[in-house]
Amino acid sequence: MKYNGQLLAELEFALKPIKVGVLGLGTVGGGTVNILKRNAAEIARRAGREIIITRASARDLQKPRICDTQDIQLTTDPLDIINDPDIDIIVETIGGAGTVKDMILTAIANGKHIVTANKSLIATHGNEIFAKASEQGVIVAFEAAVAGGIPIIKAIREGLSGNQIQWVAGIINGTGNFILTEMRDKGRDFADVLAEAQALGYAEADPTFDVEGIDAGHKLTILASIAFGIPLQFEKVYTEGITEIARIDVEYAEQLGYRIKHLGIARKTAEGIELRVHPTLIPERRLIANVNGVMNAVLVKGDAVGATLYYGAGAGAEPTGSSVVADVIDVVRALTSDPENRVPHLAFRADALADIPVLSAERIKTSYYLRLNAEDKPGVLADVTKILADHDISIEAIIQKEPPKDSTALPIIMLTQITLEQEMNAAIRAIEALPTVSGKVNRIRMETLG
Ligand SMILES: NC(=O)C1=CN([C@@H]2O[C@H](COP(=O)(O)OP(=O)(O)OC[C@H]3O[C@@H](n4cnc5c(N)ncnc54)[C@H](O)[C@@H]3O)[C@@H](O)[C@H]2O)C=CC1
Ligand SMILES: N[C@@H](CC=O)C(=O)O
Ligand code: NA
Repeated sequence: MKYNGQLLAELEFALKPIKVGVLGLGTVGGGTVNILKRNAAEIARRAGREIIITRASARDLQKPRICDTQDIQLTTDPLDIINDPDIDIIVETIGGAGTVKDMILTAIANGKHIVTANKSLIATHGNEIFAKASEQGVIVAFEAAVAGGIPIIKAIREGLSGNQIQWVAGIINGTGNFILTEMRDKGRDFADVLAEAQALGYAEADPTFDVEGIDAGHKLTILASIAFGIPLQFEKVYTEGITEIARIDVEYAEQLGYRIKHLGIARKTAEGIELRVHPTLIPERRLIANVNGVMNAVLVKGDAVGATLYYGAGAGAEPTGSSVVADVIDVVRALTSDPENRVPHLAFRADALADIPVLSAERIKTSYYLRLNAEDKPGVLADVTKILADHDISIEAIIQKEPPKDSTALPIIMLTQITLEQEMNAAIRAIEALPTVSGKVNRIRMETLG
């Protein structure tokens, strides 16, 4: 039985609009403001409360914006908002893991709920941030941090919570996929496409994060934690970017029935967890091999459900804003629930995270595409295949190509069966040492994703 006073307090709470403060009014912040304003009536019907942005911080108040800030009180100092007792939820869309970390910790200490799009912050400081949030009974929501507009966090954390997740594999960087698609389909230049991705607001403030696989590594870190119930461990992700992908390998892969995509892969094996980000050959018949442009896609394999696929825009103002706003609504819905019984930040209860080892890169098991240049002499191929056999590596297919113009070296392409990375490293070293083989052996990992 509730006291009259308590009932009145609850009623008053239910009538009061929820006040949101946005930190950073760039691509994602601007998209978020636009959605919250445009869809305000429908959002209130969903959340049961009016949700309004009353304050926002921006570095430069004169800068033209993609959103209307007329009825929003602006400041250049995020702390004005973080310390404002009237603000219920902080939306953080500044980015970076430096000063923003302190801002978020202060906001949490002030009892604010946080919605963030910042994967670098969550992947590198999430363990500490979630611990502080739990102490304070506040929520830190981060759907926008992984795969932009795709509700992948919700899908794994809630929709698949009855499963033992076996693996997750995804195209999780929009900028990188946009670059690879434009280069392949239109023969465009890398730098030119990257500049377009930046102009469209897809790229990170430091675009090497996109093209060197760091951003995908941040997102994979988060996916692995919510899939397997392990702490966030970005430093253990093996990372390769897209800058070394050669046009010739894209062509040879296609002749063999494969596409090259930049994937993040988290797989649970009997020995531990593989966490890796790298270019990957995928059979062209797989749906994920046909995900192009800024679109992202994430495959999740559960023991009960089997393989499931989630597809949508991985970057951009409103696709990402869509996830931010959904998180804001989730926070509002959870405000009256018991903090102990909310959906845990990392899907598993904080006191039940597992200490499963993350495997070093040498212990990854996968199959490989290899390309090497050999002299056109008898016995060369036998030398190469002997080295592979000595390392227990079985060959699935070998193809010899015509030497390119102005060269006498024969390109040899090989596909192998599943092998331990350590054995492959040793075999590659031995092949490169053969006097009849010139230059490096180019290796790309392969996945069937079945
Ligand atoms: N752009 C995208 O499609 C996506 C971005 N994200 C993440 O969202 C976050 C924001 O990214 P974008 O919107 O693309 O960046 P952006 O560069 O367009 O916007 C960030 C804004 O924050 C402002 N800012 C910097 N320091 C500030 C300060 N101390 N106080 C107030 N404002 C400050 C900047 O002037 C800028 O306008 C990043 O964490 C990013 O990784 C996540 C998913 C997709
Ligand atoms: N730079 C990122 C933005 C979204 O997370 C990307 O391109 O995917
Ligand atoms: Na998402």
